Amino acid sequence: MKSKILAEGYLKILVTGGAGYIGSHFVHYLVENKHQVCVIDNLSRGHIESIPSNVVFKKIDLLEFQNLKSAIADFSPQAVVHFAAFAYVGESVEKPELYYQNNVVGSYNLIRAVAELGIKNFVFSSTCSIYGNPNNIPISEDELSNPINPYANTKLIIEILLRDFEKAFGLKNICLRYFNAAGANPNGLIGESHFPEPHLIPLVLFTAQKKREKILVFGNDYETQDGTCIRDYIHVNDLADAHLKALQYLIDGGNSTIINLGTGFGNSVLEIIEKAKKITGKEIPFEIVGRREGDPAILVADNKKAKEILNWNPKFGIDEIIKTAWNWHQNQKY
Ligand SMILES: NC(=O)c1ccc[n+]([C@@H]2O[C@H](COP(=O)([O-])OP(=O)(O)OC[C@H]3O[C@@H](n4cnc5c(N)ncnc54)[C@H](O)[C@@H]3O)[C@@H](O)[C@H]2O)c1
Ligand SMILES: O=c1ccn([C@@H]2O[C@H](COP(=O)(O)OP(=O)(O)O[C@H]3O[C@H](CO)[C@H](O)[C@H](O)[C@H]3O)[C@@H](O)[C@H]2O)c(=O)[nH]1
Repeated sequence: MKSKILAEGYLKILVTGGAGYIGSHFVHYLVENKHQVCVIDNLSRGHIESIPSNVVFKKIDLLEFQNLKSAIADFSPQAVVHFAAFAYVGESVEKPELYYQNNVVGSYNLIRAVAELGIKNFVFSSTCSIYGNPNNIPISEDELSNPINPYANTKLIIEILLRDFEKAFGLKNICLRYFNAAGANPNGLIGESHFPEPHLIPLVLFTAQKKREKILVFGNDYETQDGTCIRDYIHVNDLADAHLKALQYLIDGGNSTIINLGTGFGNSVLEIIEKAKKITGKEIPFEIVGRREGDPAILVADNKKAKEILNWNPKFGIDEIIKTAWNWHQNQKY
């Protein structure tokens, strides 16, 4: 059966956090696929230049309920994709109030506005951090939710909120629990740009560029092959594709659900450094230091559900992730 999205040609989609790293890749993907987009972002952590010039942009904070609701009503979207959040684990431990305010209150405002306006389809950026220190690897959606930091707690609260709003208002939703987003658009126009940057792959590439003296490896005494943590790095364009497929699934009548997004393969910190050395041809000095608090040893996705339900298959492997990120970082001025 032909999907309703394809049959009708395009969708009107409202994207929160569309000036951020993952959100902007999704927005570019939507525009490439001829969908009509409105971005809402307060630019607290995003970049206006990451938004394509032909999309509607509204600089609004999710905490301003009335402005938010009127902007959504003006655009009148068929679906909302919600990326906007603060997403630094360390910061959330130091400033939980900031995270509950921005992530929980902001998302509550958005979900309430969407429900009141009668919009029925919602896709939410959740995280594999919700599993905390999981008992089973690879991690399926049946794994116990056991978050171990305020950031992940806020994401679980929003998932629960969505469940309740579906019951009361019929707001169908998919919570996508991403593993480690990485890489950049192969067109070289957008990439990962966080200030400060906490993520491993950009920091490794900064080291290759001599913008940092060395990369600190947080612990080599984990129960893994080389003692360093293993993560499932998923290309940001594969995430974009999964979001569009999730919307398609909801609009075609699919039920609300939770879906992991990862490749199903893991790489250790030392493997990432080694691969980056080969790809960049540069020296990447590193130093082993103590563990970072709250880091689980291994996080690798069981992605069967995404494959079955969304008919999604990640196309980029770890080499393409590092290559596209390197391509982007080499063209940045900072
Ligand atoms: N980066 C990852 O590896 C990863 C993994 C799992 C989940 N996630 C989730 O994916 C989403 C996007 O992550 P990212 O790495 O692109 O983050 P990002 O910081 O690059 O983008 C977030 C965007 O949201 C905007 N924003 C934040 N609070 C806002 C508010 N109150 N009102 C309006 N706009 C606001 C920021 O300005 C920014 O443009 C987040 O929800 C994050 O929790 C990220
Ligand atoms: O300078 C660094 C930075 C990171 N690491 C290690 O590299 C791995 C990846 O760390 P990142 O900070 O890049 O990513 P996280 O796994 O901590 O977290 C990311 O992915 C999570 C899901 O796995 C959450 O969603 C979170 O929002 C997002 O930042 C970890 O083992 C970390 O200990 C280092 O050794 N040195």
